[in-house]
Amino acid sequence: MYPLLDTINYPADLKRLARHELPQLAGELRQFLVESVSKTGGHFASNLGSIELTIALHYVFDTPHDRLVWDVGHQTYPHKILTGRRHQMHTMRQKGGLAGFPKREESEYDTFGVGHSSTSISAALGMAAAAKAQGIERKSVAIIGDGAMTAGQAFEALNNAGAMDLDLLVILNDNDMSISPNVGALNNYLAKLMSGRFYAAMKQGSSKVLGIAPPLREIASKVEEHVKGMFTPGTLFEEFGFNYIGPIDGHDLHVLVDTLKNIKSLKGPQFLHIVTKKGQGYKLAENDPVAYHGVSKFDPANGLSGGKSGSGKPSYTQIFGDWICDMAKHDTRLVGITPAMREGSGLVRFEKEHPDRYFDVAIAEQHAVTFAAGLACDGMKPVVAIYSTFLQRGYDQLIHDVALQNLPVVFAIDRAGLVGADGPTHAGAFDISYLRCIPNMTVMAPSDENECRQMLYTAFTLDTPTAVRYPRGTGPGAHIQHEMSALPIGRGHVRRQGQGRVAILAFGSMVTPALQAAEAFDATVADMRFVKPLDTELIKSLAESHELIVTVEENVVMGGAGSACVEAIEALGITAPVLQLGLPDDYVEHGDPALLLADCGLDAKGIEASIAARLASR
Ligand SMILES: Cc1ncc(C[n+]2csc(CCOP(=O)(O)OP(=O)(O)O)c2C)c(N)n1
Ligand SMILES: CC(=O)[C@@H](O)[C@H](O)COP(=O)(O)O
Ligand SMILES: [Mg+2]
Repeated sequence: MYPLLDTINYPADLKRLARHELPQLAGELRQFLVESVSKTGGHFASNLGSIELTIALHYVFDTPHDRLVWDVGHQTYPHKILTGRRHQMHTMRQKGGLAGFPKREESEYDTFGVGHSSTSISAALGMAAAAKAQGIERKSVAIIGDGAMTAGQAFEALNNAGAMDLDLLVILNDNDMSISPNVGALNNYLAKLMSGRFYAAMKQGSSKVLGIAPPLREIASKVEEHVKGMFTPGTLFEEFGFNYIGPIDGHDLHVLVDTLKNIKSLKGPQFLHIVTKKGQGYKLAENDPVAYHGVSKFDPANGLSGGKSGSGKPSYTQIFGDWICDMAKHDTRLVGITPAMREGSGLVRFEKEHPDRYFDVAIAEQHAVTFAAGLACDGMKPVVAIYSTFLQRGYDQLIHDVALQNLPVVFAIDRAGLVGADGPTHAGAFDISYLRCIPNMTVMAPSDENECRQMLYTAFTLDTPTAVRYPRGTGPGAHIQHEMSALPIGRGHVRRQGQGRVAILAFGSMVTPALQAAEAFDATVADMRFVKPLDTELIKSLAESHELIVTVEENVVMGGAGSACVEAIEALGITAPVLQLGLPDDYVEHGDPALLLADCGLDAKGIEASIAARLASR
């Protein structure tokens, strides 16, 4: 079925192939990838685009001795397949199976753990510096996409690397796409580099030129002289101190292998610009790389079904997307900001309806937050739609630029809590802890879809920084009131008045399982709604009328909402035993979110069991 691929388990096997066999291997790998991802789901279009590059890198470099550092890591399925993990690809992103991103524990070929973007140049530079310090001869290669290249950290690393004489190769894999079409001035610049005669000349001449023996630098400078005359001054990357090579066709294995071989013999910081197509070789993905960026299972012959999956309930993302469109009609000061997550954050319709009030700032979370602060300073009402895990990038900006100045910025925080298949790099496990300690912040967690809509509205009415954090996927399926009304600030409410010994203070997504668990004890359940300010009156009355207070949240227990309740009880000067339930002081691996929550004791059964155990021990 896969005559060549079947013979390859590791790069050593790959190196035994003749050069002319590599394109056939790429074809087989592509077919294997389509079959494999169609059965498991996962990141898709970027992997199709990185096949030739992956083969060429493992063919030319001495991996794992030489270090390949992949940016984001969503394009590393071909790398996993060629480094001993082909037979585990059917376990991709499932509990106990392969991770969707490189992971040091998984393989010695995964040199650096990733998931968040734009770290590769920094990490590869660190490895190059370590090699030098230890007198080791090795190459460090960072492979970064044009989307990931837009983040500040990538430029911080270029700035540092370009002034250090280390053996670092940065490969820019430019497919003119982020998840959605890439944006910004850098993207325009790259498009210029790729366009017209420059790229055409390079493309035509490259295989001939690069096959010749002399070092590439010499050739590059000849080509460059020619090119400079007709098109551009030295590239931006040369100004950063790199030897810039390219652009070359990233799907032409002949050119790739020759170029990499040449570069391997060069010293100092090298920058190779390759051009690829997101979705290469699978027409449907080539035509719609946004839809095929990350996929659920599909039929390879027909592609994605496009139908609604599952329950038919709207996701929290859709609730947000509808709310922001409705709110924008009411208030012309509203502007929406996304750091390159238009689809995931539910802003597709908002962009269509309000293109002039929509800002995709590229992968630039820090900038997104400070940009919002600037807008708020001068009379706008910014809504930053951001995943919990990516807001970690903008933490200083959140404190220093927004909260310290008490600016009215709304943070619509999606993917709060466990996200499932993407695993610990993407889990929104910390936001309650890291937000509630910031003065001036108001922090809300909805227990259902309608509460989410009303909380977003409430946040928007405030003149201070606010956050509404909601999970990935759907909620319990509450009726959604179109009418919006502001909730009383810092007030929770009792959802179930029990007669038992236990009161459960539940936050956000944990209200539903808490209500189910409460049946066993006839417990009282409060939907706390606000993490900050906390409803201390409610806490006081429940603590005084029950023997055990249980807090439950989809956030690490440490420093989270439960800790806030303990602090409040302490400050109230009352004594009440508290059982705090939440995510562990650990990183929760990838897998089905329901299974993971159950493992953490955060499903109804688990909450019930923890309470029963505590009651039994008293
Ligand atoms: C810090 C951070 N912000 C956002 C994301 C979400 N994200 C994952 S891949 C991606 C697009 C990356 O584009 P590019 O690097 O060009 O790779 P491509 O998808 O085109 O292969 C984005 C925005 C992320 N992983 N990390
Ligand atoms: C690699 C990456 O960061 C994104 O593609 C992410 O996996 C998207 O996650 P969602 O599927 O939750 O939008
Ligand atoms: Mg890209």
